[in-house]
Amino acid sequence: MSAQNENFKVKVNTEIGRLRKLLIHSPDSGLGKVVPSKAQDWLFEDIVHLDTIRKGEYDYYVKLLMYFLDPEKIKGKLAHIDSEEANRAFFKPNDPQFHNSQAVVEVQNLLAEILENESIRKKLVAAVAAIEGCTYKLQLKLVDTAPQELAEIFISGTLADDTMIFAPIPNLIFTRDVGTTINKHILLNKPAKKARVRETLLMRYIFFNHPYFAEYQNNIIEIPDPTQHFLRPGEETHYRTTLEGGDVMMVSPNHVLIGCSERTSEEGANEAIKLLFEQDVVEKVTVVKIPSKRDYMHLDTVFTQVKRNTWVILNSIAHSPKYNASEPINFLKEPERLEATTAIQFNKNKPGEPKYFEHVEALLNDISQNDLGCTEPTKIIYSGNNTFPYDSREQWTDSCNLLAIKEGVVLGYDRNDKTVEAFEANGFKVVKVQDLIQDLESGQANADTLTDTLILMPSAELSRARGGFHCMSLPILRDDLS
Ligand SMILES: NC(=[NH2+])NCCC[C@H](N)C(=O)O
Repeated sequence: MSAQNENFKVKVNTEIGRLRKLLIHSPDSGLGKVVPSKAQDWLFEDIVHLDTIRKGEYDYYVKLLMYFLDPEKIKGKLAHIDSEEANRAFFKPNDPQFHNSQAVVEVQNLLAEILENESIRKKLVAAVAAIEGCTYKLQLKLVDTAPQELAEIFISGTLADDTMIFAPIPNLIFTRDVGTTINKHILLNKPAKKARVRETLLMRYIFFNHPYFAEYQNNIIEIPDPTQHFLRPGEETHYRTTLEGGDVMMVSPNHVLIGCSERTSEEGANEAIKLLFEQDVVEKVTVVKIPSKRDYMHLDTVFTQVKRNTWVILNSIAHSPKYNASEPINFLKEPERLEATTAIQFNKNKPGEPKYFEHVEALLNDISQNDLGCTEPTKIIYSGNNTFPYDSREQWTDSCNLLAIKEGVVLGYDRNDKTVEAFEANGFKVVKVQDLIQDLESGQANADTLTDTLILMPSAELSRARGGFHCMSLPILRDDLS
């Protein structure tokens, strides 16, 4: 094992412990190839402007992550990194000046590194060629392509001369969805959407072949299809075993949440629970069943954790429709199946005796108070400050999809004004990332001492891709909560 791998630890046991290492993927040229007629198939709400999404938005994310996770790479160098002559080299995976951080880890570079090995390169080229229906001649050509270039081709779908050979995978920026770190294990996803299949294949090869994860080979959990799957007639979509990372939350060392949603099926949750219990990864798994619709897509689009005792959530998900209901109609009609939300907890030591929570807020309260031992009451911040129609408008643009970089310090979009007001009302400071970065550079702000802050990130283009910073992060290492 090389010295570099000795330092590469994998461990995440909460959603909010100080973030030390994560996998990200910066918007690649494939995002600039999304055409309107394909946007929906590729799970984008609209086409995006590549230059703006990079320079005006995502680059700030990378810089902020650096100040918190790998300050040596950036502190004192910001003026140069941002200068015209640097030409964004710090942010370009194939550039010799690329940051190459081992804390803020770019997936494209891990891919390039495993492709150095000829046997892995041949296998992965064959696998990609098979799922993308490439010709045999193209397959041979790809095997002979230099690793860095090949990694870029696999992700963007485009050769160096700009010929498109297969579709891009623009959703790879949402690294959260390809897998989840649960304690020292990594649960790989099983995507529901065709547009996300190649991402999964590439990540599977990375986890199983990159020296970073060499120590953890036995801790990688993959979800198989049950035998019945192959025997069902026709194009059966109902019983598919699917699970995407946005539906998995590691809320306390012994407890994982799995959302059943548009993307994660009951069958997927079932297989995951069995594996997590069999392999002694956790003792409790709570399944939160949310409406299966595009607006919500994953569990982390309707709530995320901010602090031990603080969560941000969409109110219509938080409670059963009858809770606080003021009008007779709420009692007269059964909630539509699509709108119903339930939370069911499975305990490894009490098989066959699941515990039912009255509503999601009761579950969150239980996690804060009992799993995490809060001494203060649980606080719930609502999307859009719980005011119609801002609640659902802001949820759509990821008001509930925040990334905690440390407890109480979260990243969210700058466009969700009412949610921002709700954070302020709950005692949070609100800062623009542009200002914070200046202060971190000048020393006026310090990543170690920052508390209770919502960091506002520019979002005009990013939000069209329908994911926030929770989705754009795959935490690999977080500190334990003290
Ligand atoms: N964890 C998440 N909420 N991810 C958001 C993914 C968004 C992406 N466009 C998709 O539909 O797949």
